[in-house]
Amino acid sequence: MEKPYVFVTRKLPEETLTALKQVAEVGMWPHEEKAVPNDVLYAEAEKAEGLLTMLSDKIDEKLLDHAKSLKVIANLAVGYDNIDLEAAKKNNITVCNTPDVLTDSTADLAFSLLLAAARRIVESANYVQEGKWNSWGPLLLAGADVHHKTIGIVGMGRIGEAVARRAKGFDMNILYHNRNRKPSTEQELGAAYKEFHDLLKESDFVVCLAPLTSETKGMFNREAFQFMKKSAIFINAGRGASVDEDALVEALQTGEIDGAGLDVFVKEPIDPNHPLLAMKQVVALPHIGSASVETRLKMSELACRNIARILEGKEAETPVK
Ligand SMILES: NC(=O)C1=CN([C@@H]2O[C@H](COP(=O)(O)OP(=O)(O)OC[C@H]3O[C@@H](n4cnc5c(N)ncnc54)[C@H](O)[C@@H]3O)[C@@H](O)[C@H]2O)C=CC1
Ligand SMILES: O=CC(=O)O
Repeated sequence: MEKPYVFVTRKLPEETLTALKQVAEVGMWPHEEKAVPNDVLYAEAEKAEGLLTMLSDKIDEKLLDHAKSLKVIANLAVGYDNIDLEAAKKNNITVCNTPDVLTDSTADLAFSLLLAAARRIVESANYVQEGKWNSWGPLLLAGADVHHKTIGIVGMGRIGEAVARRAKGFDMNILYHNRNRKPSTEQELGAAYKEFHDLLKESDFVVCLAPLTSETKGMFNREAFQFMKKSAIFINAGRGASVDEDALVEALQTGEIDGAGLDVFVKEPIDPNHPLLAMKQVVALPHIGSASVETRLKMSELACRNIARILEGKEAETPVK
């Protein structure tokens, strides 16, 4: 019997495709750092029963209506704001993501960003590399302490909690804001629930780890930055569009807040001439939250298993509910 066809929209390590290849004929876009063009995606989706997609692929209603044989989409990410879930449901397509396997790696990165922004790590490394280091100085490149400060986590889910565990190791006072209160997390981590504006007022570090939804879109706006301390450092490892970037630029320029560590942006890749990139008090990364080799391999394997299971008529391991 002919195997169903699955299209993978970016080059993935061959060894992670084994489970999938047992049940499907696999086609793959052969580039790692170049997105599949829309016409190719449409042509492949039309004949595919499964799609393994990247967070940078826009999987909208038009594409899903066109992909008549499609049964399953596995996104290589925990976030799935790039996929029209309503349209997938209408077309009886199961959508899967990659939760859990990336939680600790993303928390490591979010906390690294916080440390890097607070202690001016990137600026200091550039200073040495550019040959500017003439002498030790008492306040040369002095930053802000992290230990014993207050961290405010917006979006206390899997990754938010993992960041809180790291913050606990730094003796930080932990505040959080979430869609719902989490009494067991409050107990386990000694975290205190706060209304959004109270969290902004009281935190030295505000960390966004919420998903992008109609509620979170633009939630870090001008008013939000005005609520923050002038010494506050804003970290975003969630999604760029949760932030009004013009308001962030203004807040940094006027000293409304002190710094930012950003892994995600409204438009990715960010324009190299974007004003955020010209600011020394901004640490900007190319959306590498989950990018450890070990974790990316696990994400790829999980995505493949999800597709294979659906094509075999089984339940997916991690469907988006
Ligand atoms: N920078 C990167 O490379 C990565 C970014 N992410 C982002 O992190 C997000 C979180 O991932 P997980 O922790 O695994 O998801 P999760 O679903 O476990 O946690 C999200 C939390 O945000 C809360 N939330 C939702 N709407 C909210 C709102 N309006 N206000 C406050 N809290 C709200 C939810 O109640 C939940 O507790 C993903 O959706 C993704 O956008 C995830 C992995 C890597
Ligand atoms: O941004 C990454 C994700 O897994 O979501």
